[in-house]
Amino acid sequence: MNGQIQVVGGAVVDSLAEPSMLLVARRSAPEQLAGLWEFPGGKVEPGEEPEAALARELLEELGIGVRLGAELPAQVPGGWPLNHRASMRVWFAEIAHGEPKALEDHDELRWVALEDHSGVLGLPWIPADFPIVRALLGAVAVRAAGARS
Ligand SMILES: Nc1nc2c([nH]c(=O)n2[C@H]2C[C@H](O)[C@@H](COP(=O)(O)OP(=O)(O)OP(=O)(O)O)O2)c(=O)[nH]1
Repeated sequence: MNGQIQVVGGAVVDSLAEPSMLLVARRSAPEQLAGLWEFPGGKVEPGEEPEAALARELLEELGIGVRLGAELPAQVPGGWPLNHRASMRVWFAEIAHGEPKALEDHDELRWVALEDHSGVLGLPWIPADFPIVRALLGAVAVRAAGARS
């Protein structure tokens, strides 16, 4: 991790096998991020595995248990750079139990259609998330095209 803060995020979809909807979350704090959309998740704690940290964060923030799917590969091993101090690894996930609610850190949750690229990219995401969102939409589109052929 090279002293970097490791953040993990969930690309929570309606179905890992056939993803068509993505659950996005609007931050309520801190002030400079409030109102911006993100992948629910948070920081990995010392000694914690990233996948376990993601499951913990999604339970704390949304009240859901998840099944994790593939990681959305980033160009560098530590994950997608967020700023000079932090990187984020992102995994696909589907809900195994619970109904998502904005319990902590968010004031709104929304399911967005993954085929509506302009709608998804039109949300005011945390700026560092845009390359991740674009890669996610691309990965889902490639997969859907593969399933059709
Ligand atoms: N969860 C999440 N954090 C993101 C995203 N994009 C992005 O730049 N970040 C930044 C915001 C924060 O500076 C940091 C994650 O911190 P956090 O506040 O969610 O972490 P946490 O839940 O563990 O909270 P805390 O222990 O610091 O209170 O990463 C994203 O898509 N999801």
